[in-house]
Amino acid sequence: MASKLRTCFVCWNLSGFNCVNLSNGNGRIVRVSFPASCKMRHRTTLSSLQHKRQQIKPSTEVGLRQNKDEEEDSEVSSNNDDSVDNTNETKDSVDNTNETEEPLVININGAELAKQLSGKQREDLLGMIRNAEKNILLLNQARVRALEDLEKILAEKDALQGEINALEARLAETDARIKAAAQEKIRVELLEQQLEKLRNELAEKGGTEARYEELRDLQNGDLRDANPLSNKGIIHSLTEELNSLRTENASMKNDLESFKTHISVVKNDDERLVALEKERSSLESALKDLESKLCSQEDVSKLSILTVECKDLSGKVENLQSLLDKATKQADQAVIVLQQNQDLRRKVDELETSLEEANIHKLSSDQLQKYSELMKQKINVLEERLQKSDEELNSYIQLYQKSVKEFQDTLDTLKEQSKRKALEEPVEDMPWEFWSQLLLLIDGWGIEKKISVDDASLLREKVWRRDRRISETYMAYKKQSEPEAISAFLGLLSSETSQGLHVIHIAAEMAPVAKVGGLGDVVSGLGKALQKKGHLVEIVLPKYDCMEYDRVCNLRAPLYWEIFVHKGLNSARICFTCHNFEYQGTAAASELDSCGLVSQNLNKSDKMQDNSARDRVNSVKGGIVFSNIVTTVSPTYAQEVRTAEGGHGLHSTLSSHSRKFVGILNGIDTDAWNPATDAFLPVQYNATDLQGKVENKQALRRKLGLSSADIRRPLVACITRLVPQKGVHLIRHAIYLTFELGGQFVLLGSSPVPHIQKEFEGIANHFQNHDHVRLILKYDESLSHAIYAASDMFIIPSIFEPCGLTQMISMRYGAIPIVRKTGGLNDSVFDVDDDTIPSQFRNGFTFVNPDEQGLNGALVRALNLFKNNPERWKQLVQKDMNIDFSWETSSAEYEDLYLKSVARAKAAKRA
Ligand SMILES: Nc1ncnc2c1ncn2[C@@H]1O[C@H](COP(=O)(O)OP(=O)(O)O)[C@@H](O)[C@H]1O
Repeated sequence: MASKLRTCFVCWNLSGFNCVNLSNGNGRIVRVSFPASCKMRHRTTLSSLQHKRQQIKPSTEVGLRQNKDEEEDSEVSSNNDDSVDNTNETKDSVDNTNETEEPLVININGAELAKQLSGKQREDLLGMIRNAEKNILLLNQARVRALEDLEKILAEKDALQGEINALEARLAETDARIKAAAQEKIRVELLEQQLEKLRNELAEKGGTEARYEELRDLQNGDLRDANPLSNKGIIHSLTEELNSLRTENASMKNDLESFKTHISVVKNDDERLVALEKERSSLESALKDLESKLCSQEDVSKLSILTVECKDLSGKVENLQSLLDKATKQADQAVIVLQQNQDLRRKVDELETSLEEANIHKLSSDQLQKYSELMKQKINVLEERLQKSDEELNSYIQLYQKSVKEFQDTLDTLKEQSKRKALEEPVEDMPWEFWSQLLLLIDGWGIEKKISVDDASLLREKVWRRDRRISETYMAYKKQSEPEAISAFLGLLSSETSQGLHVIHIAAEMAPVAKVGGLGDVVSGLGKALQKKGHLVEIVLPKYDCMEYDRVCNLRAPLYWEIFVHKGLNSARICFTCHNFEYQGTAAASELDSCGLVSQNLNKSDKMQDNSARDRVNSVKGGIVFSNIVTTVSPTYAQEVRTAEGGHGLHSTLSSHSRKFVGILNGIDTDAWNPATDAFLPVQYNATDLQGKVENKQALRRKLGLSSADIRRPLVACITRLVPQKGVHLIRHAIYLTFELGGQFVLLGSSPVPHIQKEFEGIANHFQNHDHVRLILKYDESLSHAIYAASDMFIIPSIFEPCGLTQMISMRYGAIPIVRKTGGLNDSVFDVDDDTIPSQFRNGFTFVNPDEQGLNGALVRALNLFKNNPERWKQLVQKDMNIDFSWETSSAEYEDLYLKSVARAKAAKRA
């Protein structure tokens, strides 16, 4: 509108008119036009033109005043300035004309003029004046029309302004409604979650009809207070869901029937299977026979070496045997001397008795006295001999014990030596084909990333050393599956490290066999890191139906009381690591009884009783109360869960156990997440060579059907579980905002919450063939790698986030994180514009408030930096890719905690 007015004001030219600039009486110049046919070659005084303008002044002034008002807030003044220059030019050209033509002076008084001019000149002049007057008339008419147009336009403008005001008022109203609706939505989401929980519980109980009743109650009860509009929607969707449940129920009955038929077929199959099993075992025993024959041929050469060694050992054993015989003889002699001594002792005793008898009978004769003295002397001699033989006997016994000990020591040393020799001595008798096959096998595992580069080179070293144990492991490998063999080979490496702890993780997830989110990554990442430090790590998982069993070896899913207690675990220290306090596993207290526990003892406020429902027990609370150490996955989250807002009802329990509670930031498995070796990527790359990242971006665009026209168009990504915790409303907002700001957006995620899944399916359909937005609503590990590698920015607007791994993975792949400052995000992402943080730590974009304004600020800043300062952006990417997010530091912290706890337990035992 404003530009239309400006055009009207500046260009009053009607077609076929030439332009002249005139003062509008306010010191400004306006440009008016004349018909091209009218040639004003003679000087015309300004006063005569002013005189003419007097005639049209009223209407002109109105027009100019109106124009002036508009001029003040428009760019038109600059055009007028141009006109000033043009005026001078025009004036000059009039002057120039004057130089070549005869000068004419035109007075206002026509009669005087007539007197001074000849007839012809007068006629010409009059003709010119008439023409000029006609032109002026035309000009005035044009002015009047233009002024009329202007008035119309102004009226239109007023009307439009009115409309704008009304629209703005409506906009404000809509904003307010949207805000109210957003609050309502959060509330409804909470109700939906409750509903979902209830549904699950009902499904467990199996009472479908009762479930319908509950759902109806929930519709009529819990939702009664909510917004009536939202309630209508929810009730409608619940009714639809009930109907679909009924249909599902009917089809389940049909399924049951067909399942029964299937079971009878399976029974027949079972019988056949037993017969086949028998046949297989007889074949296996035949195979073993054959194998043993084969092996014996291979072992002939080994046998000869062993025979020589055996002879050598036999010689040594014979020597020892003779030593032993000697010692035994000496011992026998000692025993004989001992017996003699005992006889002598008996005799001495007899003599003493007889002496006493003699004393009693008071034999006073000299003979008797002499005899008695003689006897005494004899006794003394005998006693001396007895003492001597005792000493001799002791020396024999000592000698014997010494020989036995020497024998035992020599035997032990020999055993140790022969064991070490057997292990250390290279296996020389194996053909070179054997070793090259072994090398090929290790190389293959390395190339397929089944073992790490470091492990592969350590194993190769052993092959070059002709290590006996690796050859034995290889022989045994032929009878095992590949995963079993790999773990046996890796066992060779870990057994070389110092004696460590026996760490058992009891967890609900473990990547890659059972992963839903970050917990799976953490359990395997931390486990591997602890294994590398020399600890024996076992992981106990629920035996899920969906588990990838082909990737599990030595499967045993064991009961604590049946297995671990018998292995001496009754003295174990327990560390409970909670990955998310939102999921607490509450259950009816009575369910403890079915696990062999006494619910009466445990359902107490200082034990497992849920803090908000007295008849329920809370497994996470139990974990806190009964563990020696409690950890969670970031220092900030450890603080947050101690508050009423963040603790999900457990803040009081955590506060009273705060002395054993600590937050340790998670790491990521840097072997699995490495853009330089990632087999899922079309092109590998690293921080010093980012061309591969560009190629990954183009490849992803092609794969998802996004426009590749502008290579520099920023790509924003999000990979997440779509649950309220992740800020789904902000993710939705980010999709639209990115697109509006000229970026592309890719979302990979899925939701266990039906209404969220439905909502995002709607958005995905809306953008189905869009050039710049794509939503992929499923779990896809390989696609997730491709997205991390392709994206420029990665968005994580979580409401709360215990740790979060995607920000670390995205940084490792050169995608700059845009995150809300909460939990682990607050401990790992630092804003590039935050002066309070040392610049070397600044690595992303953060915002505080979990609302659209907060997100807008961070996203706009990121897009601006990407667009306006490519060099700084590149430096940021390289810096983020080089940050160490490995488990190295965190696993050392866990190790330290474990060791200290075990040491405390030992000290307590000693005391
Ligand atoms: N749809 C998906 N497809 C593939 N991987 C996914 C998907 N959703 C999430 N992930 C992966 O799950 C992990 C998420 O970890 P984290 O950020 O700690 O969140 P949480 O544990 O709360 O789900 C990351 O490894 C991420 O790549």
